[in-house]
Amino acid sequence: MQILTPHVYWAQRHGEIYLRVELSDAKNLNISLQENNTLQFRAQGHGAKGDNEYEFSLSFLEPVRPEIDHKSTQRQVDIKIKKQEERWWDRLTLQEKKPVFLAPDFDRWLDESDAEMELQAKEEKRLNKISVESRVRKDPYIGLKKGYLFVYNLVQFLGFSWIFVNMTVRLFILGQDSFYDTFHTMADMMYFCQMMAVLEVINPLLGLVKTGFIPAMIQVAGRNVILFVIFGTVEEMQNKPVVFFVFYLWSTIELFRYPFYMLACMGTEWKLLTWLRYSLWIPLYPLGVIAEAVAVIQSLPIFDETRLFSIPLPSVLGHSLSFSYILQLYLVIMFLGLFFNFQHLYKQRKRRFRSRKRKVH
Ligand SMILES: CCCCCCCCCCCCC[C@@H](O)CC(=O)SCCNC(=O)CCNC(=O)[C@H](O)C(C)(C)COP(=O)(O)OP(=O)(O)OC[C@H]1O[C@@H](n2cnc3c(N)ncnc32)[C@H](O)[C@@H]1OP(=O)(O)O
Repeated sequence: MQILTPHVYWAQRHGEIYLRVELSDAKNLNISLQENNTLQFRAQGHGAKGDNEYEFSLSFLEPVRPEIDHKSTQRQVDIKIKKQEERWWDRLTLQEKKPVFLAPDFDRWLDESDAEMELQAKEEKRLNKISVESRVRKDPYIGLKKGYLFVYNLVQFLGFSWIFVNMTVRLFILGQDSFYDTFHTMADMMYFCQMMAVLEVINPLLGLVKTGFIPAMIQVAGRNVILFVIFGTVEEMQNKPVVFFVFYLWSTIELFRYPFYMLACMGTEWKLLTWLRYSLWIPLYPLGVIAEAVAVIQSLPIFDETRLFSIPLPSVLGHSLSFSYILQLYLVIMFLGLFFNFQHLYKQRKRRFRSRKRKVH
């Protein structure tokens, strides 16, 4: 039998060499890599010169790994060889002159930049797969948690929007008169929203949000003292205009904060809304604390007079300690709370705008 050379087609990627040997129904395949980095191929099959024994050898330009992957089909023999180092080769063989039986495999051919893009796409796909897998593995209840937070934020948004819109409409219709019955018209909804807001302290404890527990505690407890203790229990306070300012300042920020969280639950954001969420507190927070402080100061003589919540004392120390003393201490705590939360919100703002800038570049 005459020994002939088959047609061999080749292509490369950064990490592999692909050879396609034009030999159908190949039998007795003998493919090996010699120590001198040369591939030896020998097989019987049907090639360009009919049924015959075909063979060829190729000395590669750079070292390849000894494992050779091959698959013989009815039409051809496919060979895949891994390069020792992942690098683009200028040509396949050590000898500069291309062997006559060798030609590019245009079905697989890519130039270096296309191959790089293919590599990048593969890498991205792999990383995406890992990130999806790790997310799923990390928290199987993520959908449930996000759903709960979304509904919570939606309910709060609707509640505070109701308060804000009602107060605004009443202000336009009744003018300053609307200041005096804010509590009677808005209190039920404000009670509902502020009771719900207790979840804002529980959520970070359960690890549902990245909020710090202390800032949330200060925020919720601070508002609840004003709402339930100062306004809720002292009837004389309920007709005072200060209620209007406190409720209006509270609800203004929430019109932006809750929709911002709702979008965060959906993994998206609106730049203007983000900016408003992280900027409006700068004037609103101090104004809110001042309004709350005015409410506390206005309630002091009432607590002195009514002795409501006064603390009984042993007779040597007097009759009882007016709750107004506790409230005076609370005024100090309030400004400490303002200072703490102002710093916290300032950090949140810096972090948010810093990370957004980084994402843009
Ligand atoms: C009986 C003893 C009582 C002692 C109490 C002491 C009293 C002290 C008094 C304090 C004075 C209070 C005054 C106040 O009542 C006055 C006013 O409110 S005036 C109106 C203006 N107010 C504001 O602007 C404050 C609004 N409130 C807040 O911003 C928050 O409550 C606060 C806790 C202060 C800060 O929020 P947070 O720490 O959560 O920051 P972020 O918004 O940046 O959120 C951090 C990340 O968590 C995600 N997150 C948070 N919550 C949710 C949620 N519900 N749903 C979904 N996701 C949520 C958020 O997206 C952030 O994630 P990422 O970092 O990935 O973006």
